[in-house]
Amino acid sequence: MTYLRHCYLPTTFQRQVFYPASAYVSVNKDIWDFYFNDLLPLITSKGDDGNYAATVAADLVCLQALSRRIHYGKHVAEVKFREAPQEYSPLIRVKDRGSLMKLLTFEKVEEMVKRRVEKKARVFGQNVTLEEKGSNCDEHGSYKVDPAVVSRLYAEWVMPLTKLVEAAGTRCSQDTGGNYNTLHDNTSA
Ligand SMILES: O=C(O)C(=O)C[C@]1(C(=O)O)C=C[C@@H](O)C=C1
Repeated sequence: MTYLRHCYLPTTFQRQVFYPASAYVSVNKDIWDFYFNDLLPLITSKGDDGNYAATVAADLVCLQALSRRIHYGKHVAEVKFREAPQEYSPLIRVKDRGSLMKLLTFEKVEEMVKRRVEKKARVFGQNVTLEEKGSNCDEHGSYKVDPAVVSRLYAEWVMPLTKLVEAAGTRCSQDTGGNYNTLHDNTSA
C-alpha cells in the first residue's frame, strides 16, 4: 500500500446513511443456508454435469443478488422509522418483537411482490425452442425455473429475511448501543 501514489481526485464526501450499529446487521448465514438446503433442491436435478466453475460463478451471482436485495431492508427500515418514530420507538423500547413485525408488514405489498415475481419468471424465464411443447409446459411454454418456485422463494425466504433485517435496522435507529447481530426469534427484540 505504501507504494501507491496519492489520488489526484478529491475524496468524495460519503454521507453516513445508516446508524453505525446497522453495519453489524447481517443475515448472510441464513441466506447461505436456505439457498443450498432449500432452494437449490427445488430448481436443480440430481447429478454431476462437471460444470463446477460455471456453477460456482452462478451461485456467487445468485447469493450476492439475494444478499443485496434482502439487506436493502436497512434502507426500508430507515425510511419507515423516520416516517413514524412515535409508532416504532415504544415497541423497540419494550422489546415487543411481534408488534414490531406487524408494523413492518404490508400484506397487500407482499401479495403484489409474489404475483409480480411469478409473472416475471413466466415472461423472462421461458425456454425458447422450435419444438412442440413438452410435459414441463403450460399454455405459454416451458420455463428455466418453475414460476411458482420463484414466488415461493420470495414468500418463504426473501421477504421474511428482509423483514428481519428491517426489524434489526429499526432497533439500530432507536439505540446504537446494543448487539444487533442477534436477529432471530429466540433472542430479545
Ligand atoms: O415494501 C415494504 O414496505 C417492505 O418492507 C418490503 C417487503 C419486501 O421484502 O418486499 C417486506 C415487507 C413488507 O411486508 C412488504 C414488502
